[in-house]
Amino acid sequence: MYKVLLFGSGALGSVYAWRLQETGAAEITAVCRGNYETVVQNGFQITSSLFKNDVFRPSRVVRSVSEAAADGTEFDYILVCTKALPNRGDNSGLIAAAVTSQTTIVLIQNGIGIEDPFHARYPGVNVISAVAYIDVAQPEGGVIEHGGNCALVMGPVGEGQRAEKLAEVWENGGVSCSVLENVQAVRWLKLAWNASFNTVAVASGGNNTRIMVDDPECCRLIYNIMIEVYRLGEAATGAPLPVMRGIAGPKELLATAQAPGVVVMPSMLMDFLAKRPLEHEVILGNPIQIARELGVAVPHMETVYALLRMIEKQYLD
Ligand SMILES: NC(=O)C1=CN([C@@H]2O[C@H](COP(=O)(O)OP(=O)(O)OC[C@H]3O[C@@H](n4cnc5c(N)ncnc54)[C@H](OP(=O)(O)O)[C@@H]3O)[C@@H](O)[C@H]2O)C=CC1
Ligand SMILES: CC(C)(CO)C(=O)C(=O)O
Repeated sequence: MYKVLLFGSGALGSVYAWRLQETGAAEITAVCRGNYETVVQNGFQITSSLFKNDVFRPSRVVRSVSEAAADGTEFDYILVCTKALPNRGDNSGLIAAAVTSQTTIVLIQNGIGIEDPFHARYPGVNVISAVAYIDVAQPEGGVIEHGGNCALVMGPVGEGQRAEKLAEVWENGGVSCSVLENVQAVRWLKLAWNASFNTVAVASGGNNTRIMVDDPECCRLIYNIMIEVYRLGEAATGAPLPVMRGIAGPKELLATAQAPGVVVMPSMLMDFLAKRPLEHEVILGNPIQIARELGVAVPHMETVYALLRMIEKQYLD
């Protein structure tokens, strides 16, 4: 039985943890913050188009990582599913009380460079980078609305096959999983969507993907950002970005959002509407830094980045 600590018991984390515990091969200790009381009382109330609706009750619900580790439990895996907000503080230290040399840290977050603080703080500890293909929201504490996707691409292929073993459990729980040596290429692919749709959704004043692709100028901006991310991703990884799920480049990626009936509310839009911090550093700031180092021009990304920082300042500072 794998002992798994969930840090970041929000929309995405609750679903991936639920799919592990459902198999009977993993027990979850969930660190809850704002939703602690409701999760202790009612569990996570999950509606899902892909899986059955369910109440997910983690084996243990705690308020902090120290509380989780206080009884000497040694966790095989720690899932980090918080928003990645390095500009608001290095939160790699928040899991320190539960990290041992046997632990594998699994980062399930959007963006580029999310692994750096964990590698720096925990040299020698196995860190898996996981790219999530899922659509899920937590409209109120403990209430989880999940759509029809639940996939993960993880890597690198690691020591002791720890990524492979976890992927096998997730597969048994209905999560479509692959383990790759070069997961960073997939991070850049995912970024092509997040750096365009998520950010312009906010910079344009709060719009879903349908409204954005139906406006020709906004659609052009999104397409231009996708092209920049592809160019930058190829420069950063030193190879053409792979074709995934039939998507060979920005045109096909944009077309997925233009298909009739498709309406997506990006997670950054939800954060903006709830006046929460935005993941602008891992989605734009870190890639722009890499672009400057490599001499790749990314003017559309730079423009939207500057706007997002100022928009966030207006309600956070
Ligand atoms: N939602 C989606 O469809 C997708 C999300 N992603 C990515 O996945 C990651 C997670 O996103 P998502 O699940 O939507 O985010 P949420 O905001 O729903 O969940 C994050 C959770 O982390 C908790 N948290 C943050 N800081 C702490 C802390 N110091 N101590 C304890 N708990 C903490 C929050 O608690 P509290 O409520 O108290 O703030 C919240 O429950 C992000 O990187 C996102 O970009 C990727 C693909 C799709
Ligand atoms: C689900 C998806 C792809 C939607 O934009 C996403 O990654 C996000 O919202 O952050």
